[in-house]
Amino acid sequence: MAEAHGSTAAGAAGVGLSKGDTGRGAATGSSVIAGGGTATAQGVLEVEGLSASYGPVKALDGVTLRAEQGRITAVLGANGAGKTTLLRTISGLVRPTAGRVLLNGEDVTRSPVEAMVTKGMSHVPEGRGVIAELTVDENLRVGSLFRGKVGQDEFDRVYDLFPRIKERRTSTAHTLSGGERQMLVIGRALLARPKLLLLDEPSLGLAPRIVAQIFALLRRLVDTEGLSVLLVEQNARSALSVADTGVVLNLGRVVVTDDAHRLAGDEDLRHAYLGF
Ligand SMILES: Nc1ncnc2c1ncn2[C@@H]1O[C@H](COP(=O)(O)OP(=O)(O)OP(=O)(O)O)[C@@H](O)[C@H]1O
Repeated sequence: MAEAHGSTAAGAAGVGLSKGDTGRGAATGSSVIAGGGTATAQGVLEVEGLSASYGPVKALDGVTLRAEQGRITAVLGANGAGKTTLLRTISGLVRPTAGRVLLNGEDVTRSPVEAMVTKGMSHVPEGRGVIAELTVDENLRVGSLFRGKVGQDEFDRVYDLFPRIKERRTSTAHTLSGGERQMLVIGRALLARPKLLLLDEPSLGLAPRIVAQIFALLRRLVDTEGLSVLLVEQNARSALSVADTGVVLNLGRVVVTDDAHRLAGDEDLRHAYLGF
């Protein structure tokens, strides 16, 4: 039975980029129907046969996928498909009933959340959790406490990545817009320079223009710094426009893994699982 372990912190975002000029590296091109797993280079993250349940509810049923370095892997699916549970199980918040999670080749299944952070994984949960009474700067500094030693240069870097957040650094978080909050939590997650960023529904409730900005920044980080991103989204169209690879989940199982362009162009699949 899945066990909840609380909640991680997190947070960063960007500048625009459209599908045509994402500079995405060579897409893996490896299409695997129902099952994930490809025979390309070792993934930063490899998930093998992961299962998790909430009592009688089997939320994940043998999920296999990988996230490669310098790539955005989008996990898509309808409400209840298991996307959030997948991220929570990968980051150690939910205990799997079966399967393995490898981070840079190391088996980290059932490692505590704090260990995941020090090993280079940062999870930005759905909901943009910030401390409303604290300023933007204080929120970043509190977030940094969970990330080992974070130098001033790392704060400066986050402010450079998010000029809007820099402008608002002395404002209390409750005055931020949804987009600013999302930038703050992503910025917080980037403080310790993670190798792998897990992002849960960053687009939820945001205007398309803000979503485009955030996704473009992610793309830039992936392309210039080799960051790996596992992006969970119900907004399949936007996610596929920025991702390299898409993984479609349905009822806790991987239905398709494919190049993001190809998935976006697959009309039957779009209608069956992606809602556009
Ligand atoms: N805390 C929980 N207790 C019991 N069942 C849960 C819990 N969290 C999720 N579930 C169930 O597990 C399944 C997968 O849910 P999950 O939230 O992972 O899906 P999702 O794809 O992220 O959907 P959504 O986009 O609605 O969050 C669903 O059937 C859901 O009802």
